Amino acid sequence: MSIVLNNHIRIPFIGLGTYAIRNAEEVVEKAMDVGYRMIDTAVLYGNERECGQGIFKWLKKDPVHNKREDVFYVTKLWNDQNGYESAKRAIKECLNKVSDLKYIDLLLIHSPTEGRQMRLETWKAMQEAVESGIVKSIGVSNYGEKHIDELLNWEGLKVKPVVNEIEVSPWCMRQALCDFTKSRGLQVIAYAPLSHAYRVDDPDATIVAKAHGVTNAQVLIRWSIQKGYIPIPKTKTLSRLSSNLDVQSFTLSATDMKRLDHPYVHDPSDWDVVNCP
Ligand SMILES: NC(=O)C1=CN([C@@H]2O[C@H](COP(=O)(O)OP(=O)(O)OC[C@H]3O[C@@H](n4cnc5c(N)ncnc54)[C@H](OP(=O)(O)O)[C@@H]3O)[C@@H](O)[C@H]2O)C=CC1
Ligand SMILES: O=C1Nc2ccccc2C1=O
Repeated sequence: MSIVLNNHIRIPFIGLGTYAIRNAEEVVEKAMDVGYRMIDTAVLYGNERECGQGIFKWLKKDPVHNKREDVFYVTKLWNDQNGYESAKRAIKECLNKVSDLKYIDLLLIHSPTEGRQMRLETWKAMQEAVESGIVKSIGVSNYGEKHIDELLNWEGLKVKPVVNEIEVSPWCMRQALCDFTKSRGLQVIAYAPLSHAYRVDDPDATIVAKAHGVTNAQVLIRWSIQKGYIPIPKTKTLSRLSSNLDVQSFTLSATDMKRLDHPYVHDPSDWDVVNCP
């Protein structure tokens, strides 16, 4: 199952997060084997090359059925790569690390922390990468409302952002920002959908999970999908890969969803920079 982005490119309904996965080549290859089609990495994670290798090994082992066009490879430029010249250089490096993949499906600016001028210069380099064909689509991450409108209202805008990757879970719902993101035509990618595991054993999630005969993690991932987001749960545990992906055989009721919602809690699992200047 996939979702169509505003540039008509299809994006899988779920992806694998890869932060802090050291043996990413092995985990990513296995993830592709069990059915993941989107891999989320970043310059920050230091494992882009390994993620690319994992995907490439999967492509090579069955070239008839395993097709490059069915894979969605996502990476992100880190904060110190902002600025026109730095970003241009960084994009080339990103592609060189995964040269077997030929192109990057989605490139994100990791955060808005570097200020207006750096954000827009970075965007200029990113949209040139789309025009040259080495990147298929571009988006933002950790952007708040004002950063999104700054970009959409910029006179230099030629290629629109297709996603905003932000932390969203039942304990960090960001309803206003998610609604705003969608109203501006961007898809929400929900990072840390398992609250970085801090809340995975939550008692309400346990009640819902037991009622459906699934795991707590499956409930949290399903919650994200039913909200209309694309979750990117991370696991380095091979045995968890399949179950985290297997979230299409049950549906959470409106009562379940309400039980899980925590609209008055704001407990991000890591950095929270959506309101930076
Ligand atoms: N753009 C950005 O600024 C950010 C992007 N991200 C992206 O989002 C991804 C996901 O976020 P992340 O912070 O990793 O947190 P997640 O919410 O995905 O939680 C990951 C944690 O949950 C554990 N876990 C996974 N599956 C299960 C399961 N079935 N049962 C119990 N525990 C489980 C993992 O353990 P184990 O691995 O040991 O199985 C790990 O400790 C990142 O990997 C990254 O790709 C994340 C943060 C910021
Ligand atoms: O996955 C991530 N974990 C992080 C922690 C701090 C800053 C960025 C990130 C990520 O992108």
